[in-house]
Amino acid sequence: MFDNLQDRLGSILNGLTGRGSLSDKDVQAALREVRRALLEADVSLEVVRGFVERVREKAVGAEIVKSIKPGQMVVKIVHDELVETLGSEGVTIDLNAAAPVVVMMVGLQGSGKTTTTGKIAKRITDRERKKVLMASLDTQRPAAQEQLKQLGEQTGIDTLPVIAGQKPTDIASRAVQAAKLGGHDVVILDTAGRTHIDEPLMQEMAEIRARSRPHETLLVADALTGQDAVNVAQSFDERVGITGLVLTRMDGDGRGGAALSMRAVTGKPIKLIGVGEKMDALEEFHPKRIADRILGMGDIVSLVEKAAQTIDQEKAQAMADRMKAGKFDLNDLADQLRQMSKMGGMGGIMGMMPGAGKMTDQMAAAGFDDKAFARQLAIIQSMTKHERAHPDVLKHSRKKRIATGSGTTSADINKLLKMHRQMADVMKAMGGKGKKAGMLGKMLGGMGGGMGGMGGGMPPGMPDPSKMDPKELEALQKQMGAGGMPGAGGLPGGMPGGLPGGFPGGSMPGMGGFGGGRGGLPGLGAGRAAGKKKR
Ligand SMILES: Nc1nc2c(ncn2[C@@H]2O[C@H](COP(=O)(O)OP(=O)(O)OP(=O)(O)O)[C@@H](O)[C@H]2O)c(=O)[nH]1
Repeated sequence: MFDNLQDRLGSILNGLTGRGSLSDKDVQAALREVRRALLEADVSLEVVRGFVERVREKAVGAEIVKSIKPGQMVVKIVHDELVETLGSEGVTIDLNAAAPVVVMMVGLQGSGKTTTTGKIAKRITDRERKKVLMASLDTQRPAAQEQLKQLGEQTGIDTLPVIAGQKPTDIASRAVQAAKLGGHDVVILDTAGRTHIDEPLMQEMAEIRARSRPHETLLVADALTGQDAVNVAQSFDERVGITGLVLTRMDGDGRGGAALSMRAVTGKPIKLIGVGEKMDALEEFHPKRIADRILGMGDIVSLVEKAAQTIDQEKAQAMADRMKAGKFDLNDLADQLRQMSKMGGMGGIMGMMPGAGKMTDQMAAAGFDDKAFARQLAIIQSMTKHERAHPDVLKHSRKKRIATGSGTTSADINKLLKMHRQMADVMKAMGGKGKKAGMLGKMLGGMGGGMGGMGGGMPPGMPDPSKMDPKELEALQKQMGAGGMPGAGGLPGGMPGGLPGGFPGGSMPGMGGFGGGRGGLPGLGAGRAAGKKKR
């Protein structure tokens, strides 16, 4: 599968040897190959366009981490985008409804509908211990109803007795009725296929759907289907309304473009994949596995992931060293803001902290949100190199220019500068204290300066460390060392120190101390009790 893409990318990517960040030219060349290979793999043109565009946006300017070749970086970005386009991990059939839960199978003739009906019925019976009834609504193909009956006998699953001459819609009603009477938990309707999509087929599917009210309507599609996959998926989704996809023949040597296309055009999850003719040849869909298969470059992906982790740690260490030396300019602040966005912004960071959910609203109310990060970054990016390293030169006219450049106001810039000054002051105080101040000092630095600045003032109940006497600061540190922080909602004392990238405590504005393993968010109240716990 996708051997071509692997070969093509391999050769073009080996040619990229630049350093620093990916240039537009590097990315263009690689993407030309990605585009060509995806089209050859029968991914629809429309889907390829969108895909390539998204990769381009992510790739141009992406930082190339040390020890990684630019080409490998592109592979990683393409891989991640493939995973995202292919959809969520482990979504499976939803049977959460009143019994009998109706599952309707739709698809073209020969897509593997009947076989998949048997496979799903067996899976539900074996794994969930449910009683299943299968019914064939295929009155088109003479042997279809007989085929399902045999599958039922083979798997020991009930099938609806065949009544010659009955219409598909009537069979559907009878199946639901029979399932109710027979105490079945699930009834699976195997509908008729056609060689291609036509109006009578869609009409019939819509009527069956209206009559049987399925909880799940699964489109069964052959993974070997080419460009037509998009039309099939779109038509079924528009006319019948599908809830998920099942791709059959994933064991074949097809290039799998259909998976990408169908998922992209319908937005519906791929719930299961067929990997053989036997009744147990049905698997859950793992987008990462498929993306690895598509690219055939799983080793590169993990290499890049590992390297990126190391580089984050190195950066964090360098930052910690600068802080120790009392240096913290606007470049450093921008780095911190970037790191935070990388971690998924405020939501992402809060999501990583147990029990922090409640705080998010309070923080948002204090103007401490993802938009604030973006705004602050924009401000710093609108400054010259000199200004970033020497914020003192920022007087009225420069501020005006920066405000225009970043779409903000002078007041926003002042707020940012105030935040930076507070942070830098504490860093300086910390630097003088050397090792003794250590992690706790850094925590205070991050917290006090960051929160105060971002919220436009210190949060209530929290002394401003930048205005504190060094002795007071030390006393406070001791108190924190004993667990619990006065007037401050402590996060659970046992915050793992292992946030991605190994942030040094207090190195993130407003987020001080998470990395240090004793974080406390000041003035937020939510975790007060937990914060008092002795560690
Ligand atoms: N290799 C492989 N073969 C499969 C898979 N799923 C189905 N098949 C085979 O594909 C053929 C067609 O499958 P059916 O289940 O009869 O197809 P259908 O969609 O029900 O066809 P109609 O009833 O005519 O609409 C059979 O020979 C199946 O064994 C799969 O995941 N892998």
